[in-house]
Amino acid sequence: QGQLTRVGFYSRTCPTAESIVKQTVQTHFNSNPSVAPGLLRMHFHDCFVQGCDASVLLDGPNTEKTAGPNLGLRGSEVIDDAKTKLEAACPGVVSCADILALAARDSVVLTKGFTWNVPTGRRDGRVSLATETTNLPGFRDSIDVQKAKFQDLGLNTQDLVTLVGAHTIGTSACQFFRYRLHNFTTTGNGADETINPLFLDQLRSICPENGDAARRVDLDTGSASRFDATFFTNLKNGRGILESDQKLWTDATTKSFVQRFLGVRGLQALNFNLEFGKSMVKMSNIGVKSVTNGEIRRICSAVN
Ligand code: HEM
Ligand SMILES: [Ca+2]
Ligand SMILES: [Ca+2]
Repeated sequence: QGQLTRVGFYSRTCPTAESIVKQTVQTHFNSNPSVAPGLLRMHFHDCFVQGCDASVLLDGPNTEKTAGPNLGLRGSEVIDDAKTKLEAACPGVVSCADILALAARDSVVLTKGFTWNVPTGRRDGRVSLATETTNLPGFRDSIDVQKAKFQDLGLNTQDLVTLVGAHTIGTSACQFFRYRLHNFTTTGNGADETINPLFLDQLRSICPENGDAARRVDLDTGSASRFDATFFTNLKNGRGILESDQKLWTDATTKSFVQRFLGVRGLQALNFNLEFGKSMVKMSNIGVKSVTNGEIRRICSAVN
């Protein structure tokens, strides 16, 4: 498949496209910083189902939006706002899929990560099926399953570890990890043994067995609003929130990448923020649609 995207795709047709997206994300971020993790996650959920084509933004019965893993997505109002401004500036030119890819990058920059150039030129898809969200990795998936789901889309083990590092920002509801805290085993303290004991006490008090399942906890304790490598330090210390996150430290193949991000002696160091941009460019080129199977939507929540 020839490359359909390139950096600066809109430089002639809509020179202000990237700055309009950036400005819009910034404005929303200023009043609600949780849009940054929200937009980053939304782009990931878009790319893994039908490619990066804004299928995740379509409204309607049985669309991707209605499926379990997508119920908690946040930030579509930012995309809609940017789209309205872009339609005023350059009608019919900028795809919703590109707005989402740019907004994900801008979100990383707003949380003090490194920037990268986002190739653009994606077109918007016309298909969105709740049933296809099984492509998305689950928080209880084994490392082998996680690897397979990434591999199917052309992403290797390094990309997996790097991209999951997105959990350096944002939060999770208790419902996605509370089972690790109570009655996980019938022996010992009943919790997932990979959890640091002091951390376990803290998590149990925030997410008690019959407490509020919607209560939110930082995925990167102590650094949930900063795009840095401390998420990996937390994994090393048994302070991962999701079972899938903590498993990156249990499995030998993924652990070595975590160690390289931490600069462990004897291993070739990797800079998390630098690698993140590279893996994002790979992810955001998954299944890009062409003129024959994609369109430029007029509004992001519906096909033309
Ligand atoms: C094995 C792969 C992954 C699994 C199982 C997973 C699972 C989850 C879960 C269960 C949550 C909490 C959702 C909620 O409470 O609403 C979450 C949050 C998040 N995920 Fe992932 N994720 C994975 C990979 C990724 C990737 C590759 C990215 C982006 C490149 C990403 C970005 C995020 C972000 C930024 C949040 C915080 C969302 C917020 O605060 O609104 N995740 N993830
Ligand atoms: Ca998609
Ligand atoms: Ca962080």
